[in-house]
Amino acid sequence: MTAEPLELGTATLFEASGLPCDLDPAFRPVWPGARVAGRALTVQAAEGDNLPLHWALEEAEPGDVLVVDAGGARFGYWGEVLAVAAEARGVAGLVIDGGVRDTARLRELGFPAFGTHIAIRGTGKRWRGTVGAPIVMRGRPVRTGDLVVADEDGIVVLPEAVVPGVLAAGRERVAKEEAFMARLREGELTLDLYGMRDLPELP
Ligand SMILES: O=C([O-])CC(=O)C(=O)O
Ligand SMILES: [Mg+2]
Repeated sequence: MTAEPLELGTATLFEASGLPCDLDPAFRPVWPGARVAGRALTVQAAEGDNLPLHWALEEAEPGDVLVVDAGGARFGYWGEVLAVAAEARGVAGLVIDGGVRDTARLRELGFPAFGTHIAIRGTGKRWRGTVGAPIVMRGRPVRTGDLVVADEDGIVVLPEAVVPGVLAAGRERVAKEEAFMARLREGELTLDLYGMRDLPELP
């Protein structure tokens, strides 16, 4: 269920979906090569407070990706300790609109984390937040149970119901591009393959 989306990659999944399923490009992997796919478990946190992340680890199922709205605040909401706890419970990764720290250790652990900042400033533990309720990540709604796929190009979030169709369309797209690339290697031009020579000029 998660190998194929990773193999197709976020750019292909986005194009194949025909949906506004991409998260803001401000979300970046905190170490090069990080990638993850899994069921979203949504978390809402307050500015500078990571208590809901600790609660989320109790709720999480193996294979879940924590998707956290922390309002983009520049705090280190997540680091080595939480990653070790997450790995022990089979949590597959993290996407947070906020900061992450201990990034060298996360890379060594191989724990895939995506955030909008790397930040060393620690958090308080005063507001329990929500775990599992729908959230909005920089304008994109995310529900627990959605498929989240994150790689070096970006992040897509797909409602469960559309996943089989998007995977099928993604496979078709890859096959078509592979056929095109075989012809490009023979010297043909994208202008001809994509039929772009006779495009009408802007009036
Ligand atoms: O402790 C925290 O709140 C965040 C962190 O650095 C870790 O999990 O290692
Ligand atoms: Mg730490």
